[in-house]
Parts: sequence; C-alpha cells; structure tokens
Amino acid sequence: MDMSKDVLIVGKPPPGSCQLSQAMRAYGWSPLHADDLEQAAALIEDHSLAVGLIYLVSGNLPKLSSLENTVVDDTTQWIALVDQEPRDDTALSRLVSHLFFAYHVLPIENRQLDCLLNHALTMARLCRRQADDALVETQHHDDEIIGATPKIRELFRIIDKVANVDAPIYINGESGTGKELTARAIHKRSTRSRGPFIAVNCGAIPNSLIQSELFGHEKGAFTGACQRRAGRIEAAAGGTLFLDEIGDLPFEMQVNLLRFLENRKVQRIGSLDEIDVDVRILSATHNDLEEAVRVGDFREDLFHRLNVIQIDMPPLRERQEDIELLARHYFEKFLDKTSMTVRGFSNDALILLRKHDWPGNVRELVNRIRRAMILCEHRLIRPIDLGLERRRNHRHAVTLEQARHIAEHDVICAALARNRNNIQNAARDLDISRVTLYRLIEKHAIRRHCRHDELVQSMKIVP
Ligand SMILES: Nc1ncnc2c1ncn2[C@@H]1O[C@H](COP(=O)(O)OP(=O)(O)OP(=O)(O)O)[C@@H](O)[C@H]1O
Repeated sequence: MDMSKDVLIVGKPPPGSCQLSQAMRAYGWSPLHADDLEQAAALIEDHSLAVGLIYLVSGNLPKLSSLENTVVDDTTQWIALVDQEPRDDTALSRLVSHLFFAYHVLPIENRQLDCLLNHALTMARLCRRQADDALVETQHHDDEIIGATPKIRELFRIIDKVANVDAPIYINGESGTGKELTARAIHKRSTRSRGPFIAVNCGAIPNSLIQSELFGHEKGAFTGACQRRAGRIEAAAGGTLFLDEIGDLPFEMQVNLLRFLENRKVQRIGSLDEIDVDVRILSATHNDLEEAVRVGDFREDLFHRLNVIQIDMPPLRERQEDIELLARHYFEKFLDKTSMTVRGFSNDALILLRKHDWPGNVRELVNRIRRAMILCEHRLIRPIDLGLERRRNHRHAVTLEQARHIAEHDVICAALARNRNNIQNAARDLDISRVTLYRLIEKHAIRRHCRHDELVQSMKIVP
C-alpha cells in the first residue's frame, strides 16, 4: 500500500519560529496548510491524509473539544508542535498522550522533523493495513451479525433462504446466542421489512396480563382497562411478531395462540368482534421445547405449528474462531477514543477469551468486553480486566457504580441458587417483580439454566 508524502500543517508557528514548509519540501514532503481546525477537517476529508502536524502554542490554543474532534479519527497520525511541555495543562496533556502519535517542543531541527514524520507515516500505513485486513476478515450478514466460521456462514445462508418463505420459524438455542438478532435479520430481509417487527418476551409478562398484552382489550373489559388497547399481535400487522421464550407461555394461553395461528383472527378481551391480522410468527426459546412437549408442559399441536422451519443457533464455544472477531467488533463499538486509555487486547487476554467456555454466549462476551474497557487502566486489556477467573483481585479502584453492578449480579445469582432457579421464588426473595428479575438476568447475562453448584460458584466471584 503506497501513501503519498502529503502532510497537513495546522495553525501557525509561535512568533520568532521559522516556517517548516520549505525544509519539509527539501525532504520530499508535500505540505498542505490549514489556518484552523475547520479548514483542517475539510482538507482531511478531501485528501485522505496520513500525517498531520499541528501547532499548539500557548495563548493561541484551539478549543480542546474541536481539537479532539479533529484528531480523534484513526486514519491520520498527528504530531503536536508545542512551545512548552504540555504536562502543566492536565486536559491538554491527556489529549496529547491519548490521541497524538508524538509531540515535540519547539524549536525542531529539520532532520528530526523528517524522522518523526517518517515514523508517523509508517505507523499510518500499518494501521490502514490492519483496518483493511479486519474488513476482509469480518463477515457481516447485515449490520449486526458477526462471524466467519462455517457454522455462522451456514446461519447466514439459512437466513437468506427462509427470509421470504412466509412460514413460521422456531429459533432454538442457548441464552445469548443471537436468537433475537437472527429474528430481526430474517424480518429485515423479508418482503415484510417495511412493516413492524414486534418482539414479546413471553417469560417476562405476568400470567394475568399476557392475554391482553397479546390480544388487546376493550375499554372497561377488566379493572384497570381504562381505554381500548390493541394487542402486540395487532401491532405487528403487516410485519413480524417475534415470540421470545415461547416455552414460558402459560398452558392456557397456548390454546389461544394456536387458535390465532389457525384462523389468523384476534379477539380483544371484552369484544365479540374478530379482527383479521396478517403477521408472520417467529418464535424462540432457550428451553428444550421437545422435552417440554414430552412432559406435557407445552402443547404438541402448537409446537408443530410454530416449528415449520427450525433454526439451531450454535453456541459460542462451538465457533471459537469468531470470538476474536466479536471481541474486536464490540471493542470498536464501545470505544470512546476521547476518554479511554485502552487501545486493544493483549495477546494473553485474547487467548483467555478463546479458552473460556462462554456459558452466557455472545451476550456474556459483550458484557465482559464492556466491563474490561471500563476497568482497564492500561493501553491493552489484560486477562485480569476480563474478570473471567473465579477469584480475582482488583488492585485498582472500582467506582461505586461498578461496585453496585457487581454486587447486584452476585445477589441475583445467590437468590437464584437458593431457589434452584425458580424465578417466582427468587423474585420474592429479592422483593422485586418477576419482570424486573428477568430484566436483571438479561442485563447481567446470568445463565438461568446453569446448575445450582455453578451458580453458587459464580456467587463467589470477588471483584
Ligand atoms: N453473531 C453475533 N454477532 C454480533 N452480536 C451478537 C451475535 N449474537 C449475539 N449477539 C449480541 O449478543 C446479545 C444477545 O443477543 P440476542 O438477544 O439476540 O440473544 P438471544 O439468544 O435472543 O438471548 P435470550 O435467549 O437471552 O433471549 C446482543 O447484544 C446481540 O447483539
């Protein structure tokens, strides 16, 4: 990859310093000039510049937020030319240390400047090559599903194939494997994509409300029904209804859903009218639905109605080569270049990510990356920052919010463990509603179906 020796010079040297352009030309550089950051931004956009020089002269400093916005972009390597050490100005020294390739206190010799610019150019080339490689490596099905292993490629193929077949699809897989993401991808690629995508978590709605939530109600149909309300099925008309955790649908509601699937009509509570609704049904669960059918917890006729096409989501441990891709994708997504020191993963951290069993699958991985990025105080995330070891010891400070987050996780695990994963009883122990407990389980990527002893183990994680 060739990069020209264009270099952008922003601002003016302090009074008494010489202009550098002529000397730079003598070393083969082609300088371009910008008087201020606004001009600089326009030139960067037009010329895809690899290296920039910026004068940061006391008494004439640009606004720090504008400076940050200009230099934060990864594709240009910046060198600051300063008239005094920036270390006395905390905000400026933080910005220079985080976002600049190098700085030099003026005056600077021509040879020194050429040497610095050459180093910056080499680094810019390396960064661009890495960015290009990452683009080739990462396979996106659409904006969100990440993976390149044969299992995930097979998933992409199935999604493309089933998107326009208007049959119900049942997505089966462990918690956090991307079932909802897959449902959204199917909707997005289907002829219904202009219609709504409505997701309902059947496990999170109290039994007493689920009928009205799905089918709607008329004003005065029951105490508290102050006004007429369409249900979620009607809301999805013309689009897709995604019934998540379908295995948690109360038995009596299963009959009503089956009836809807057969005649495609809904009847709001308190009304005699039947309304035709054209909607595609996708469903998912992390439970073993066939086993639920076998023991009589789930209606067999409904199971067959929903399961015209089945998609099995591969757990993360079966596609280890995707772990690094996912980790890097979410790292980039969460990276706040202006306030974080962290720049990537250490090799040991990547090895640990690949070795981990990932009971909570991609959701757990995402949470670990986010947590590591907050806790990490170095340029590279180290194994300890990931918190995957059972007993860990943070030598550095943890904020009150982080401590609360960890404590919340541990208390929920303890309640689930004491109650052998019974949501109702665990919620009662915690004095919260079932819906809130479901939300918290999701937030912390807690593996609900893990064994009692595993939950007790996970309680023991010491921050
Ligand atoms: N292949 C993937 N690429 C990128 N992100 C993913 C992938 N799979 C899952 N995720 C992310 O992991 C998180 C959980 O995904 P999702 O909600 O789709 O899982 P789920 O299987 O429906 O979970 P649950 O069973 O708990 O409802 C989301 O943040 C999602 O964006």
